[in-house]
Amino acid sequence: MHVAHLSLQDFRSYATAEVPLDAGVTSFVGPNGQGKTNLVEAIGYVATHGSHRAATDAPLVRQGAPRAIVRAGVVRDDRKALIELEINPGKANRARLNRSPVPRPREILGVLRTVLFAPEDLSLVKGDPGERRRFLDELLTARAPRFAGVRSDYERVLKQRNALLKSAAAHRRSPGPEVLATLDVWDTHLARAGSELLAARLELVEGLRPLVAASYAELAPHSGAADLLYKSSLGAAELSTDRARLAEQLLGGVAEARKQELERGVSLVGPHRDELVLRLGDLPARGYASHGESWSFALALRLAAFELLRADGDDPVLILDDVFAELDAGRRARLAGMVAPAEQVLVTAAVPEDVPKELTGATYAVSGGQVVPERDMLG
Ligand SMILES: Nc1ncnc2c1ncn2[C@@H]1O[C@H](COP(=O)(O)OP(=O)(O)OP(=O)(O)O)[C@@H](O)[C@H]1O
Repeated sequence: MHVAHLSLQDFRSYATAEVPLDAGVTSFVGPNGQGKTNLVEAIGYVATHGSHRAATDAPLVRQGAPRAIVRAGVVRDDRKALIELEINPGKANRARLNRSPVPRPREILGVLRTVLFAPEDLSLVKGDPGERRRFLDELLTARAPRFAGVRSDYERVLKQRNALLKSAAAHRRSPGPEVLATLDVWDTHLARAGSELLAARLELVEGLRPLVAASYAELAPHSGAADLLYKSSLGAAELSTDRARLAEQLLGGVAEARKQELERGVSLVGPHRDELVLRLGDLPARGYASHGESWSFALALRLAAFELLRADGDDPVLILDDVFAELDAGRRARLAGMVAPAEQVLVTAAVPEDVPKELTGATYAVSGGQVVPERDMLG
């Protein structure tokens, strides 16, 4: 698939922008702070309903404007779709598909699929476990949009259960039978929603492992082998992807942890406490990998995500935001060679020399709020 048109209204620094796009490579080149990332962030937002660099929607709306609107024309197998998202910070966002309103924006997740790699992705390797859980869960949602619902169900259960545990912990006395009965109910909900998430993550990690190893070996041929290990809060228990069995194991796990949970006032067992361990050779990448190795690992994770989505039947749009300046010449050329065949690749760079020559295509100059095709600048 590819994006054939991007239109912005009050998004980030843009009052308005109209950017026609084609399949193949498009580079956005311009000095720092001119709005290159803002453009690709908008495309990522249409695909995921989130930003890769802001935890909330407020910064996405141009300062002083009440809302932002992002429109993307998407072409998939010669069929066109128009996605429109109205971003209303603090209120519900609204979405339209082919000019018809949809009841909930999440119903159009999956119409556009992107894989975005940006400097922030270094935190996939160096950051907290939450970053890696989010990577897995976002990929699950990109592959099967119904996971947006599974994730929000789990979050809701967790929030309610934590509220109950917190208030029980605050009372400092043994909780009465009513509290314990309510907790039993939340345990069941946690096991049900958690087992679905856990089973999907385990399956996903198995799918990712060979792809990450292959991408990493290609990017960094002189480094150790990259591997992934899913570490569950259930400890050393053998885990399969059988949901019913996982639900039983989660129920057993929370039963065992109940005393501690009541003391600490927080849920200690479940997929929200799991970790995706990244390994390089015999060592964990976090805390051991060099800066360059960490970059290559983060890239390998994104490239593996791209391959997995592609294997589902369609190339996602590949976005490389400010990536090449960080890589040495060898890694640059290898990465460029790996991504060049994708249906659409969008690249941002501060100077034209940062776009590898293997990635020839259209170029836009981005400066002072203007996005101008290069041929117009020359002419
Ligand atoms: N909500 C907003 N309202 C107005 N301006 C904004 C908003 N959010 C960001 N900006 C402005 O957008 C600019 C940053 O744009 P962007 O991150 O796209 O730059 P860039 O061209 O990718 O730069 P770099 O090469 O440094 O990565 C900054 O000048 C910032 O002040």
